[in-house]
Amino acid sequence: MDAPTTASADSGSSGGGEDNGWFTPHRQPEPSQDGARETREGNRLAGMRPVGRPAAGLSTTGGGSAVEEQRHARPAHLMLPPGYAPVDRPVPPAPEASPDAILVRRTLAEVGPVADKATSYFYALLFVRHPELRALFPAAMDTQRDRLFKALLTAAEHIDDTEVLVAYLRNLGRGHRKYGTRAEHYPAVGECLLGALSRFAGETWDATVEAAWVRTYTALSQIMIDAAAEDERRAPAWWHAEIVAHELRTSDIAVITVRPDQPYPFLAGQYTTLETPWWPRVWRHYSFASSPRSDGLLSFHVKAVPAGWVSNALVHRARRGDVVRLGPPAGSMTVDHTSDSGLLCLGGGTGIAPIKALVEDVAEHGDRRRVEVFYGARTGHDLYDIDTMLRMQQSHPWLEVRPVVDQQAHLQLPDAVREYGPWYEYDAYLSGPPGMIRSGVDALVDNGIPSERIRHDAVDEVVAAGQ
Ligand SMILES: NC(=O)C1=CN([C@@H]2O[C@H](COP(=O)(O)OP(=O)(O)OC[C@H]3O[C@@H](n4cnc5c(N)ncnc54)[C@H](O)[C@@H]3O)[C@@H](O)[C@H]2O)C=CC1
Repeated sequence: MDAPTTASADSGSSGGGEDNGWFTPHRQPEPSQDGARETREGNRLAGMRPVGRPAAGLSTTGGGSAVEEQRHARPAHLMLPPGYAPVDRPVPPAPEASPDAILVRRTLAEVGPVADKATSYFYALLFVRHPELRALFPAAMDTQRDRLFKALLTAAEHIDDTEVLVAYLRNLGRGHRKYGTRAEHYPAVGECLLGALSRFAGETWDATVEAAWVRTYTALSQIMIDAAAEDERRAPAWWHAEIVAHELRTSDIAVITVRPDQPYPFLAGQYTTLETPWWPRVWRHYSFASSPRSDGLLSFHVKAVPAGWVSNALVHRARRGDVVRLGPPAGSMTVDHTSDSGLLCLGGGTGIAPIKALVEDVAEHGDRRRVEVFYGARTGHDLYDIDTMLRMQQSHPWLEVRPVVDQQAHLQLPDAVREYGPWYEYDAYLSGPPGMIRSGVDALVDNGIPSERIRHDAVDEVVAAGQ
């Protein structure tokens, strides 16, 4: 996931509107009463619908912004791979889209084919108009460019689904603290974003569309600003963490243990973002490979992938004593301890890391729930953590670990899982490469697990983790 997803703002020259102009944060952060907050945000988003008069015209010469960290466009347990729809379940009718949502989506559809040009233009505009914001972004912007448009698409996709959208944006706002994003940056980003969109949206861009974008961006950015402000009262923007152990398990996989400089609360199954000293402002996702430990140490499984700056640095360059930075924990692939259903876990490659944490979590809760782990790898050599998993199996009679080696089994992990079961009494957890998650979800739904009981991280985050 990563790359600054900053939204900056400045009430552009043509920005009209009331108060200090569109995009300008207009309220103090709200109190942290979750229920009340969600309701207010719901109301605010509802207010993005055709209420009120259109905002005054925006500058159409601005640039774009960065809205990043797709993280959780929706809770992981509800998240299905893009384009996925179970064929044998009735699909509920889509709620009617609001007028603003229709216009916003129309712009994105128009800009989609030239998204790379639009995002390049956006950043150029942003850095020319607001050079002080350049320092929030990594030196190389390649990955960053994609993230902006993906984040916009994610927000647009869920624009009428208040619960999902608010959760996504709050997470995004919190995650932006580590980039140094501040409330006053959002208007600048908004102005440049509209400048880029207006330039590339062709003839579909007019005053009505612009007003819809202003309302939408203002509401969305306010949610991010509020979430960041609220988070600031209870957690640092980032943690420094010293590497205290670095174990090369294969020629390209390392197990790295770090000691954060302050307590780092998280749940088994979650992940964090990590920045190395060698690639400043380039952040990558890694799952916690253990449940929370009494000594406060955290561990990660890192595979060096071709052209993966961060992963190569972590595997081949990092040593004990090096200090990395961690963002806040995120992700909802966590165990529901109120349930006594069995857990069916699929871990592909280094995707076994959070699965191991989940097993530890079940053990620590003293549950006696069945836990079935399918651990897939291309070769026997790639099963770098099998000894740990088998040791856990020996200690826990409720745990079954089944290694699946592609080369030996002549099939991949999801197909192996189809051969067992039935699984309809299990909750499922998947972690691994995007292709494994997609076909794994298909296999499990075919096997009788309702999709709402299947949890995994967002596929695009998994892609980012592998960089
Ligand atoms: N390091 C971490 O903390 C985490 C990593 N991940 C992701 O897990 C992945 C791990 O990569 P590698 O270790 O190279 O795994 P890999 O590419 O070697 O795949 C592992 C196994 O997954 C199955 N698989 C792979 N592609 C498949 C497909 N298209 N269809 C069906 N099954 C498939 C196969 O059984 C394969 O042996 C990366 O994408 C990484 O981003 C996910 C969560 C946490």
